[in-house]
Amino acid sequence: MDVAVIGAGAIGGTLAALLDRAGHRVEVTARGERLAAIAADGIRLTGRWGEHRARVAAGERLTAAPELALLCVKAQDELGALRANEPALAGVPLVVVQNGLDGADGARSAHTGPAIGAIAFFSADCPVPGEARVLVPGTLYLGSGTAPPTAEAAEAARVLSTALPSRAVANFAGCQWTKLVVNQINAMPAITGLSVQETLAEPRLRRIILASMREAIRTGRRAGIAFGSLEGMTPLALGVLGSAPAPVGSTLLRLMGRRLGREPVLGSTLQSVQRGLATEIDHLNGAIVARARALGADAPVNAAMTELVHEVERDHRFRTPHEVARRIRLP
Ligand SMILES: NC(=O)C1=CN([C@@H]2O[C@H](COP(=O)(O)OP(=O)(O)OC[C@H]3O[C@@H](n4cnc5c(N)ncnc54)[C@H](OP(=O)(O)O)[C@@H]3O)[C@@H](O)[C@H]2O)C=CC1
Ligand SMILES: CC(C)(CO)C(=O)C(=O)O
Repeated sequence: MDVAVIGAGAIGGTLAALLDRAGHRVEVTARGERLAAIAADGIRLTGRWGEHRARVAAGERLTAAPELALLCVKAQDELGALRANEPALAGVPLVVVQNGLDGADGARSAHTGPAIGAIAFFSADCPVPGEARVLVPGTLYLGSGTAPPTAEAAEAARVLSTALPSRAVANFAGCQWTKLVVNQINAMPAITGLSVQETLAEPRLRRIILASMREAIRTGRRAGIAFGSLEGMTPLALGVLGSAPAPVGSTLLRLMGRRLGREPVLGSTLQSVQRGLATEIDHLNGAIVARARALGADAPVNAAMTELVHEVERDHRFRTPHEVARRIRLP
């Protein structure tokens, strides 16, 4: 099948290389030094899903209309990337692979075909331009809203499952909330410069991450969300994280850190900070703050974490665990 991947970074580069390996015809878009590297030598897939050199067509914009398109840019780049590729994308099923709650809904304002949401429950980075390295393998979940998957979502999942574990799911909106709870592990590496594993192993930071997850779970419940299941993150596990005595929740987080393996996982937010770019934090912890406020509640831990990430974006100075614990005081 002709598949386009818009934004061949960590996730887009991984998906493009896996689709190429599975025999699809892949065209990607990228920018700057990443585009130059891919145009010269293709995408080099490394890590937990094996090695592959994908010699794919690459440019700043798509040159032809694909049968299926994947949008893999950060949330703040979504509309710009869609508008730049509008002619090629007209009427094409579009899979929006994005953290946060608004990916596919946001795309609908700028896309004329079906927009399908997707949650990447795996971890990747780009250690050098042109390389996509898989650190933690997992599944791509597709869907939209709370209803059973549409025919377009089921078909996109079928195509993608030729390349990696992919599933169309009911209650996609509930699964996005579950991923948003998991993504509470993103902010602390962006604030401290430490890996996800290191932040989850540090008792003071782990307490704060647990508190931010609890706020996220509370906010989701208040909004009437039925949380979905993403691998081990079931509603039962979220119940424990959200309501069990703090030492139990804390143990769960320590185990989560260990399950990520030995290779340092930085998370996509720290990856942006390291490149001197704006992060998606307003769509992660910031989304919890906004949703809580809309419900007449507050989410002070998420608000403080959002603010700290913005401070690091501005002054490029990572905070020590001691500084973080001083800034985010827990009851
Ligand atoms: N990395 C991970 O492990 C995970 C990421 N995610 C989510 O997946 C999404 C993608 O993240 P990730 O792959 O890490 O991000 P990256 O920043 O690594 O990749 C996105 C790429 O898109 C490029 N881009 C942005 N706008 C355009 C445009 N108009 N035309 C062409 N290229 C463009 C960026 O260019 P430039 O290089 O100039 O920035 C960047 O290289 C995010 O929502 C993230 O939260 C979800 C799960 C895990
Ligand atoms: C869960 C995690 C941390 C996996 O890398 C992620 O979604 C991200 O990096 O944005």
